[in-house]
Amino acid sequence: MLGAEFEVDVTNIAHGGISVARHEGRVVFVADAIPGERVLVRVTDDAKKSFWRAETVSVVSPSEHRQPHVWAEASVDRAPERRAGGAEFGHIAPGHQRELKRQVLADALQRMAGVDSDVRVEAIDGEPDGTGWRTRLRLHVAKDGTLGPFAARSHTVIPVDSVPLASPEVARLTPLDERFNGATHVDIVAPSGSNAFVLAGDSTSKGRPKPHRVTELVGEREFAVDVRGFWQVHHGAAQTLTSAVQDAIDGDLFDPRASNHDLYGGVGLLAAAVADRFGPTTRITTVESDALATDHAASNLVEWLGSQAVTSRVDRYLQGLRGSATSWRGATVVLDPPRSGAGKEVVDHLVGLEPAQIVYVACDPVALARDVALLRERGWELSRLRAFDLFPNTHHVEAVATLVPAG
Ligand SMILES: C[S@@+](CC[C@H](N)C(=O)[O-])C[C@H]1O[C@@H](n2cnc3c(N)ncnc32)[C@H](O)[C@@H]1O
Repeated sequence: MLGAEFEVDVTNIAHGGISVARHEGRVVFVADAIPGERVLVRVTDDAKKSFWRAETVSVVSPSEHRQPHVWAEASVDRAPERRAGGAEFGHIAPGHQRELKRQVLADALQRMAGVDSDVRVEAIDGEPDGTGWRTRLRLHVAKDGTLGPFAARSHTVIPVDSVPLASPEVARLTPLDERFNGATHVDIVAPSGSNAFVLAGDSTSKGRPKPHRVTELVGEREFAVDVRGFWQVHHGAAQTLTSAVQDAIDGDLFDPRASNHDLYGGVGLLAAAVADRFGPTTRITTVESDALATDHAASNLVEWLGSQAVTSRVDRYLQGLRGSATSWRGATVVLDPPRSGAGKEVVDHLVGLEPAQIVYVACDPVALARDVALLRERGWELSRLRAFDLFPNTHHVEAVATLVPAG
């Protein structure tokens, strides 16, 4: 059926920004559509018996929420293989993008963790059309040395004239007219507290590139971070998550002298949020696998005498505490894992340490739901949940959840 074309009615949204339809009883995952539409699709993957994947070739009857794509080069008017990737919700009105993200999050929590939630996805400060927010942008290099994004679901570099999701400074510096022969990708990074950089990368070169420290500002506070290291991409994200994590902590359960932790701590953004709320005597330890990020965390947190920054994988760190007399009773744990989530081993160790509360910052709704399910099976419950649109015009959504022992 590869390449076959037919019309379908799109009924739902699925994780990953793909819509769901049915054709002769079989589930078809459709890109670039909106639930409620009738679209003409072309099958791109028929390898599985239970479902196919397809692309929208044209829209037969559009949703009231369809808008001209914010990035002309990603529009459904182009042939599917010529559409720029990375803005897969750009054809949907911003308020409805957030509604679809809400549905994916609420559905994952209901289905996987048995939790009903009335969560909504909150817009954050920025352009109303969801453009102009990326302070970090990676483009890829084609065989002829030109730059562009990959097409959706492929490694074909698409030449573009604009990068509308980029912040104005990143967009101004993006060298779309230059050639980068020999490089595989180019990163454009515009930190809020230091000069911007254009960094050509070559995945074949050996070893780590030389470290280079830049400064990010969150309110009055400065954070040192490596130019290639992890930092939230939306210009308003670090402040949004700082406030959200501060609000998510139940103050009655917080003990500044307990063994508080910021796991997957990066350069200490969320440890600083905790310490800023609870004051100079707060004890808090960040745990992060990247040694350079840990060095930056140590300097970013230097004013809090009770802070420590440890380089370790979180699973190994928690494993190392097993059998020791260490207690996390009364502790607050901030958990901000990568997209894959924390997983069973980390959840088991954490629960065994008996902290007072966990504030879980999640960039993947399904991984969050999986971990919430594990915690619920072990006697914990979800007590608060907020979600934020930190990635407008994409399918991504960030959630901040508080979990406490039940009863
Ligand atoms: C989503 S980021 C969060 C960073 C930080 N909380 C922030 O908001 O800036 C996840 C961090 O976890 C780190 N990481 C990934 N896997 C890890 C692991 N198994 N153990 C410890 N850190 C890990 C990454 O290097 C990254 O800094």
